[in-house]
Amino acid sequence: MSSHIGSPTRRAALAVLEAVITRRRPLEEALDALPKGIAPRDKAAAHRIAAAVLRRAGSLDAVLEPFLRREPPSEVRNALRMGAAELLLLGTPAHAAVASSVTLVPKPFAGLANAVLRRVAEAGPAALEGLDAERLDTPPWLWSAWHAAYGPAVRALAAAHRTEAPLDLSLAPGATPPEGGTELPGGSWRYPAGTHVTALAGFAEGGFWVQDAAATLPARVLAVRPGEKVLDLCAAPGGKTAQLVAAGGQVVAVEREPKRAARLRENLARLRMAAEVVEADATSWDAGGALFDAVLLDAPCTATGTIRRHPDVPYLKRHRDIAPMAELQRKLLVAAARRLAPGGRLVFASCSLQPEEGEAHLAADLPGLRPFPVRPEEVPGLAHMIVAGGALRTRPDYWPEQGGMDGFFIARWRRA
Ligand SMILES: C[S@@+](CC[C@H](N)C(=O)[O-])C[C@H]1O[C@@H](n2cnc3c(N)ncnc32)[C@H](O)[C@@H]1O
Repeated sequence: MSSHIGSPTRRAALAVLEAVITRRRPLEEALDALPKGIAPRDKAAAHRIAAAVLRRAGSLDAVLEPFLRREPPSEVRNALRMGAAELLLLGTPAHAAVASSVTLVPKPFAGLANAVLRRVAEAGPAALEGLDAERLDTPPWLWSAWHAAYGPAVRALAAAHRTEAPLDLSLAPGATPPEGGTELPGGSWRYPAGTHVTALAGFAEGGFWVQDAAATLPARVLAVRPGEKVLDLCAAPGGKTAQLVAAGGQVVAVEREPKRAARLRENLARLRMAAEVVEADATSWDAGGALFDAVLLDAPCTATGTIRRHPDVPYLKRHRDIAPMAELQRKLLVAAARRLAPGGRLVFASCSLQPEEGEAHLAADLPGLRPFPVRPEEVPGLAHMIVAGGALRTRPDYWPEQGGMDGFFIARWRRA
C-alpha cells in the first residue's frame, strides 16, 4: 500500500472498524454507510485496510500489547490496529502509517499512538514471527468448536482465513469465460482475489455470475434434468437459482426478504434467465398443493464457512446464535420435505462449518424420505469431501494450492 492514501481513506477505515468491531454491524453495511462523496478508490483502500485488521486483529493486538499499559478507548485501539496492519501487513512506508494513525486519534492520545507505532515500525514484520497467529486470530469459541469437529486440521482451517478468497465465476450455458481465469474441477472459473466482476468482459451481457466453487455443489448434486419442476428455497441472490435454470429446470424460487428478492430478480434479468420468484417465508409458504421433482434448500446459517470472503463474520456471530439457527434450518428442512413429489430429491446446504448446522441434520426425522448418498463419480476430483452418510463437507483449507473454497455442508434425500 503506498503513501498516497490520504486521511479520508483512513478515517473511513476507522469508521468501518468501529462499526464492525465495536457495534457489531456487518462490514457491507458499514461500507455502505460511508459518506457518499468518498471516491471509489478511497473506499476500496479503506476496505482493504479494514479487512486486514479484521482478519488479523488478534495478532496485531499481541504485537501492540507490550507497548500499552492500559486499555485505550476502542477508537484508539482500532487506529493502532490500523497503523500496525499498515506497517506489518500492507507495506505502507513507516512515516505515512505512523503519522496518519496519529491524526486519527483524539488529541490526548496522539503522543501514545505516535510512541507505540514508532516501536511497531522499528520491530517491523518480524514482530509477527513466532506468534500463534491461527489461534490469536480466531475467537476462542470458534477454535474450540472447530477443534472438536475437525481435530488438528483446525490450524490449517484458521490459517485459510488469513487471505482473501479468489473470485469464482459460474458460466451461463454456451458463454466464454473472461480472460485471465483458470478452470477448476466442476467447471467454475477462478480469478485472482480483488478482481472486480463488473469490470470483466461479458458481465452486462449475462455471461456469468459470481459463485464460489463449493457453492456450486448443492445444485450439482441435485442434478436437475430439463423440464423438471424445481423448488429453490431461500434463493437470493440467486447463484443456485441460475444453476437450476441453466440445467433446464422450471424453477420456483422462494425468498423471504423483499430487498433480496428484488436482487434475485435483477440477477436473473441480467442473466436472461426465467424463474418464478415468490416473496414468502419458506416455513409457512402455501404452495397450493404443488409438488416438485427436486427441492434445494440453501438455508440461512451463521456463515462461518465464508470468513475468507466475509472477515466480519467472527465479530458478528456468537456461540449462542448457532442453536436457534439450527432450529430454523430443521423447520425449513421439514417444510422442504413436504414439497417433494414421489421419487423427488431434496438437497440441504449450509455455508457453515458448525456441525450443528450441518452433520447434525442427517439425523433429522423426515417422514417418507431416505438418505440419498452422494456417489464419488458425481463429484470428480472432490470425492474425498464425501463424509459419513454420503454428505459433502467442504472447508476453506481444501484445495490450498488453488486458493481454497468456502466451507459448506451438503446432504441429499429422496422420497420413496
Ligand atoms: C444462504 S442465503 C441463500 C443464497 C442463495 N441460495 C444463492 O445461492 O445465491 C439464504 C437466504 O435465505 C433467505 N431466508 C432466510 N430465512 C428464510 C425463510 N424463512 N424463508 C425464505 N427465505 C429465507 C435469506 O434472506 C437469504 O437470502
